[in-house]
Amino acid sequence: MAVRACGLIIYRRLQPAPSSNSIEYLLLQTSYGTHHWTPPKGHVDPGEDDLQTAFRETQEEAGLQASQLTLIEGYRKELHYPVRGKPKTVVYWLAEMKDCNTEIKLSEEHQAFQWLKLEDACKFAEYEDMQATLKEVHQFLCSRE
Ligand SMILES: Nc1nc2c(ncn2[C@@H]2O[C@H](COP(=O)(O)OP(=O)(O)OP(=O)(O)OP(=O)(O)OC[C@H]3O[C@@H](n4cnc5c(=O)[nH]c(N)nc54)[C@H](O)[C@@H]3O)[C@@H](O)[C@H]2O)c(=O)[nH]1
Repeated sequence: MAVRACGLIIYRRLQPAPSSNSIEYLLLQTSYGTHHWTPPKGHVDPGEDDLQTAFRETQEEAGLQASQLTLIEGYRKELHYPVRGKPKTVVYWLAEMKDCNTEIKLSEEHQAFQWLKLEDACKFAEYEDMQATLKEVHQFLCSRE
């Protein structure tokens, strides 16, 4: 069976007025392994549902409470990729920061974070499937404006 993880693609708007140019995405850099960048996410614990995992991992890894985020209806993405020869499924939802100045508090699992415009987010998130996901999210958000 595939390893399962869940997380949130988190964005903030620097201006209150809708403008795709003002959107920034949150990526975290692991403090282990190849120091790769991803949105907050992690493994599903026994008895947890996927969305609970996504919020728990976001709280643990970025210090953000569910009450500080708005879950965006209508977006859910599954990525499938192999990790050390085993299949892994990662489910992402989309969430907006209610206050774009809320502090990010990292755990020991991560050594840095960045708020990035789409183009830079795609450079940091080096995987093609994550890059495609970020572009899809951006299109989704622009289409709602
Ligand atoms: N010391 C040490 N410890 C580790 C290591 N590894 C884990 N730990 C421990 O595990 C705990 C984390 O537990 P959780 O937070 O619950 O889980 P996740 O958040 O799921 O964390 P992971 O890092 O396991 O999972 P991924 O991010 O999925 O990375 C796995 C590989 O997949 C590739 N990859 C990543 N993203 C994408 C993508 O979007 N697309 C594609 N195509 N590929 C992608 C990339 O090549 C990467 O190398 C930590 O506390 C550590 O103790 C390690 O190497 N050394």
